[in-house]
Amino acid sequence: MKSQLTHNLSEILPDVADEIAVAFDETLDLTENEWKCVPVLETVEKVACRAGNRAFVGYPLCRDSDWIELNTQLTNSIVKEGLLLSLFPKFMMPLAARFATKTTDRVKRGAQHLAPIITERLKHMKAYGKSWNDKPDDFLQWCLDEGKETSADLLAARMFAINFAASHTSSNTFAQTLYCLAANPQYVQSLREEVQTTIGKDGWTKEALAKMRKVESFLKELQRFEGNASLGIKRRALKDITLSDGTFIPKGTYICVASHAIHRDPRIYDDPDVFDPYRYTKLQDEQGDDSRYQLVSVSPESLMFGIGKAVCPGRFFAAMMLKLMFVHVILSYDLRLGDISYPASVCMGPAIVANPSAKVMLRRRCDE
Ligand code: HEM
Repeated sequence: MKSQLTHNLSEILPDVADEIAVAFDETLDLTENEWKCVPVLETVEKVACRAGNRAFVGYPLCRDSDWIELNTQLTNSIVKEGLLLSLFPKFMMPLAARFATKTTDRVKRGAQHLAPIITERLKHMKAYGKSWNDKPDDFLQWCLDEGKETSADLLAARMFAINFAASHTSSNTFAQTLYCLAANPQYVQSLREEVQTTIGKDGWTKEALAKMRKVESFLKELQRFEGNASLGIKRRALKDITLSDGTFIPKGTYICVASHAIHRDPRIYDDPDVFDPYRYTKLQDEQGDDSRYQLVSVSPESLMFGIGKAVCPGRFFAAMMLKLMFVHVILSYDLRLGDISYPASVCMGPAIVANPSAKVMLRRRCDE
């Protein structure tokens, strides 16, 4: 996934952008120029899931309502099933998993969607070899090209694994972004200007997205300010370790990092409790170091995508998708909070979840 998805970003960008536009249009179902009260998390979950699946399984499965329902519910279902399973002693888990989880049903349901697509694609591969006109360019095809897995069950499980990693994280971040944008309409004009100028020069390309410094900074600051979890980088020590300050960590210890506290640490960030959308643009201007402040860059101070060996391999795709969704919203809609105050994220254990029930007011953009 790491190499194929990241190396093919330029090729898949037009499809993902198309899916985002159609998915927003169909999900929002706006009437000309009228404000509509929109449930944010529910809307964003559908759009992000469709956009991701355009790159994972391609069109038309990415628009199938049952496939989308399966994948949008995946995170919730797996987390609930995992909690239930954790109540059993370790030796009983394999047996309990058969009754307490719906993994088998889920894979069966997913495989029913994938089986006819796989059969069709294998037929083409047999007839035309490695390439043919309109050959799909998606994660499913890359798996088939590798030739290791062709069974619908195995590939369904693989598609669920990537959806599990991609869907909740992306939609949670983007729901937080929409709340923030609706609460801060004063930033919309300057963001629109940057987007229009860049797209005017470079078109809808990966290079254009890379040049949108305000968009990039807004999204990175949002991740710093809100985030998906208060604790991250969960690891287990495989041997005794003594840190440079003398702290001893015995083999077998589970450790994690207080990432949210680091993102709000005044020794690292000026005014850390203030949302400053252009914080990273300013840092780039001051320090002239482009790459350190990119959305995908990680460092001990910037842990939104983790760090080290297990750093999020989907972050390049995630950054592209977040930017495309953000740009689409900025160019297409006006939005405001309505009568509610800022919908704060909710803490569930270490998870930071975008407000699950808040709505924002949205209408088609009126000033064009
Ligand atoms: C805003 C969106 C996303 C955020 C904030 C995010 C964040 C993270 C974090 C914090 C980790 C753990 C890293 C660590 O332990 O050091 C992770 C792992 C992972 N992410 Fe993401 N992620 C996002 C989107 C995606 C997407 C879109 C994909 C797939 C296309 C993806 C695939 C993965 C995978 C496969 C892992 C496990 C890596 C491993 O264990 O080796 N993520 N992500």
